[in-house]
Amino acid sequence: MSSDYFFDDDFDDAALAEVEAIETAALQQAKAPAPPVPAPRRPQPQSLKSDSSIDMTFDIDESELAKLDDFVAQQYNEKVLQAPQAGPSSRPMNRTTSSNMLQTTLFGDIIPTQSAASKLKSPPSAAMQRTKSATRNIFGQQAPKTKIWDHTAFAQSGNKPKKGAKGKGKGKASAKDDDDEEEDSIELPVVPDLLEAKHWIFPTNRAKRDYQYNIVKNCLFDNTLVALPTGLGKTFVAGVVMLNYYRWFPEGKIVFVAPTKPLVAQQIVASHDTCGIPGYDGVELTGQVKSATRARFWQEKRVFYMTPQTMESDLASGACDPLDVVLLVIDEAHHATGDYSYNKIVRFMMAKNPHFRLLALTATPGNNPDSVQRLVDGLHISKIEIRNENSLDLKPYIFEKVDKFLPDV
Ligand SMILES: Nc1ncnc2c1ncn2[C@@H]1O[C@H](COP(=O)(O)OP(=O)(O)OP(=O)(O)O)[C@@H](O)[C@H]1O
Repeated sequence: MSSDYFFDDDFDDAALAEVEAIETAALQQAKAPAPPVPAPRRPQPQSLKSDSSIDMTFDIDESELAKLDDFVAQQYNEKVLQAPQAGPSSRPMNRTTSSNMLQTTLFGDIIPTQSAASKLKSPPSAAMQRTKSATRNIFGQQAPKTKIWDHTAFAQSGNKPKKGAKGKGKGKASAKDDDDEEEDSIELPVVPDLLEAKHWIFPTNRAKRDYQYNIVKNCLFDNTLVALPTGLGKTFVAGVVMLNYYRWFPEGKIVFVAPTKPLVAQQIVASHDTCGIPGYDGVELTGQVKSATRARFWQEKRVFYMTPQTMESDLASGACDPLDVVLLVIDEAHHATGDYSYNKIVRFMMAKNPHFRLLALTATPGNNPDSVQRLVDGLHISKIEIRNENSLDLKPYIFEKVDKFLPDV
């Protein structure tokens, strides 16, 4: 079958001519420029007025409108004036806690409230003074520099060789700057294990006591005085802090000092049995161990349990290098007054390596602020963790003593 068969038509010529004429006319119309399209118009709001049935004329009195404007303006101005302003408050500070109780001292005395007038005597700038910015510690934390080593006082102790004479005209301030520079320029020979230093551990082979956990957490990052009543686990707290420094500083040395040999022995047991510090890395150093042997142990071991007199002697002989010590734990810290061995050790250590961590433990910090302050100064303490029998977090662990007559059976 041929395709021509389908397209063969028999239309009338006249009709075809008419169709052609219509096509031509349509084409010409398409080529002609399009008439401008009117821009789309926004729908106009319907005028309500167009509805003649609604009367939209307002008959509010102009004076009433003016009053309304005044009222709004007045309210606005009051708001602006009451808005919080930057800068020191002119209101007297209220020395109360959030529960609206009066603030007390460490010993439970109420701090006397000063009159607002006397408080305002000191310029706000004095209250807002910032401490000197501290360098970052080995953990990358911005540890506040709370204590500046008193080189003058230390020089009087005779242990530190006097520095070369300073040039004339160098005032006190510049001497202090030099001291700070010297302190900051000390490079730590002991580097932390950065993976281990990312976390700290708290052994759970003993029941977890919140106060012990909180105290340990603070002791890890500040030179802390821990005052806990007898029998509440200071030995355990010391052991946990020691364990963490032992893990963080694989090359660092940890020293525990206690005034008597039984106390030294008690810590060895707790550190080893309870906290898991390996026994092979620890050694008990007392005066009975010959100095040559002690010198060898200082090379080989990492954890040292000693009396303060032995430590003092090993620092003086050079057997113990203060730069190697990362943690010094002082048991029965209330002994640290005057020229006791504890104070000498800390003075010496601070002069040579102010970057070591210090933990001081006692059950009897003293019964007045001055005695606590003496410990704080003598041991370069920057934080105090103090609890007594009335501390709420100790209540579950303190048992009252009751005297009872028991008849013979
Ligand atoms: N978390 C704990 N769970 C159970 N027992 C604990 C815990 N902590 C400490 N103890 C136990 O409490 C007892 C007293 O602890 P520890 O000797 O450490 O107290 P301390 O505060 O050092 O006392 P002291 O002031 O006499 O030196 C020990 O028998 C110890 O094993």
